[in-house]
Amino acid sequence: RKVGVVGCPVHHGQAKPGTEHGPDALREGGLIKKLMGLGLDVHDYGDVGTPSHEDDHHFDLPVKNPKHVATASENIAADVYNVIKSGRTCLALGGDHSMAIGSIFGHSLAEPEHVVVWVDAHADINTPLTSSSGNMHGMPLSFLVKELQPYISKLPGFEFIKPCLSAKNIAYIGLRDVDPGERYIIEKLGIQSFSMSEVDRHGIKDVVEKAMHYLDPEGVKPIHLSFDIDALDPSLAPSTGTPVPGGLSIREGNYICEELAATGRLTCVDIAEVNPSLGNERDNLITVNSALSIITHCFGGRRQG
Ligand SMILES: N[C@](CCCC[B-](O)(O)O)(CCN1CCC(O)CC1)C(=O)O
Ligand SMILES: [Mn+2]
Ligand SMILES: [Mn+2]
Ligand SMILES: [Mn+2]
Repeated sequence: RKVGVVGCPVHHGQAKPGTEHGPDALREGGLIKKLMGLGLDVHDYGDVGTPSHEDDHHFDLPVKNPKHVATASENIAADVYNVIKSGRTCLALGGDHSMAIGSIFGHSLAEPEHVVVWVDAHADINTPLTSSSGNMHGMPLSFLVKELQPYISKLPGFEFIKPCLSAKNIAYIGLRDVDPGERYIIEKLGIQSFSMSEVDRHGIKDVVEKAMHYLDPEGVKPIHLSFDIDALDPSLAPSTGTPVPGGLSIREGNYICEELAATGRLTCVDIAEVNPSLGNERDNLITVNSALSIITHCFGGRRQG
């Protein structure tokens, strides 16, 4: 199995500096060695170029740093596309979750039929106009879902994106902090959503089974896993910008990854929102170790050995 690692050191999708250090924190935590220890052929493509922090215009919208996010997204899409086209599974290291604009778009250029499993405390599907924060890490899916395009303000710089997902290609796991506008979109579009309530009610096994049966009943489609570290309980991922109590256990997180890995069709994995600048040294260590556990279970690591 071949893996291509792409660092996406972006932080302008949100307000707390530090997610740009996420990729290096994971590398310094031993990421590459751990992946090689699984017998994988790993190539680290380094970090995508992100534009200097030029003053960004707001185009009279409450969206923050749109040009910066657009340029970074285009660079991420190009690298992710190249990695997947070269026959490697892509591991995209964030960086805030606006990285998924580029990683999902790049993946869709290589594998138009892919589905998305979005593991997150948040739905990340605000449009520029439904967002109360203007932070683009809360909007990535809105730029990618075909059904939402009539409601998306065309932001300069985003012309490269062709909406590449239908609502039926997305399933959420772990939601527990969804904005009113997002809830309306999820219900209106009928997006399959397994919040922490469903995880508690049915258990993680049923949730993963239901999600995969819904997304890909024939078991043939490439899978994009976009894993926001804040899906895990804050006790497991304290160094992240928008922690929400009552998250997934590391067992539940590992289980999701083991099941997706077992399909053999996991083609792109994002790990987003690791912010080493938040919390103390111990918080950083706990967060990086949780992220490394999630990653290794996506790439063949198994708790039964
Ligand atoms: N939905 C939020 C959070 C996005 C989190 C992005 B991530 O990648 O981490 O999943 C939250 C907005 N909301 C603002 C009002 C507050 O009282 C509660 C949070 C937003 O800013 O859009
Ligand atoms: Mn900056
Ligand atoms: Mn989140
Ligand atoms: Mn997110």
